Amino acid sequence: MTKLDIRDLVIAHGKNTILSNITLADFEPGSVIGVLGPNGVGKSSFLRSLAGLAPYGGSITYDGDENRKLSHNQRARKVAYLPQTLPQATNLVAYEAVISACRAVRHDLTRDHVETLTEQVFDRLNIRHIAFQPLSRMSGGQRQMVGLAQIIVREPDIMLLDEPTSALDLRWQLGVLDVVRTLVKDKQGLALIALHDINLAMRHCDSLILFGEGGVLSHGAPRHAMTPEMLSRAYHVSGRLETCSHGSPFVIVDGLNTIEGHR
Ligand SMILES: Nc1ncnc2c1ncn2[C@@H]1O[C@H](COP(=O)(O)OP(=O)(O)OP(=O)(O)O)[C@@H](O)[C@H]1O
Repeated sequence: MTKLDIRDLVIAHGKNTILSNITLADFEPGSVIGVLGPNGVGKSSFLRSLAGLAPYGGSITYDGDENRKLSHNQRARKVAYLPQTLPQATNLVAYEAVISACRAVRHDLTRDHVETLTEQVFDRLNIRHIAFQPLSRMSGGQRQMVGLAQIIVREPDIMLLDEPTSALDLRWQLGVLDVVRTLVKDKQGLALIALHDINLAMRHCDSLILFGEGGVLSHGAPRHAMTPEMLSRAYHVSGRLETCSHGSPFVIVDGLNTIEGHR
């Protein structure tokens, strides 16, 4: 288990400040956190800063250690980041791509152990049928699954996943979120997942971080974080929060913003 603490975070691209004054702490171990907000608000930049791939002001600590001071290897053992882009369509077969991703980080494991973990990941994600297919001959969704396998096989405490279900159909979206949820619970780790599908997030995340212009609009349980006012402020739409017959909250969007002052 790794503790994540974010204090007074500022993210800028050159002179352009994207996000500021972000303080987020007390993440519940074992929870899946949806990172939401409109296009261009800074979700990817936020995850990239957490992954140590982009500069930031303020502090991000893992178990009290400042992220920017960690070596590549120290960080890679705790945190794994899945970018929005799909893995390259190389001639490597999926099995080798996943083994390589694991070996690049898990220097502590024997080749046999890495192979065992790799096979477990193919089973977990239900993708054994593409294990020996080259990435160059896969669909976008299949490559996205291989990208996820490359993250999961490393057994990180914290997964940072940037739109991991963007290329997947409904069945695979649910499968992936189920696997991530189970792994995070078992390890008492964290997953921060950037998602555009609000209802997928409402249903599968324990809490949401909702970004609006310049910073965090809300953070908390889905039904508290995604109110009509927040929908309006973040996305400039008018919508309602309803409860489905199973008791889960979901959002219905009625149209573009009509709430005065939130345009
Ligand atoms: N390398 C970069 N250099 C300069 N500006 C950048 C760079 N990357 C992103 N930006 C800008 O930073 C802002 C946030 O981008 P980011 O990709 O983090 O948003 P996002 O919320 O993930 O968007 P989306 O939902 O469209 O993926 C945007 O205005 C974007 O133009």
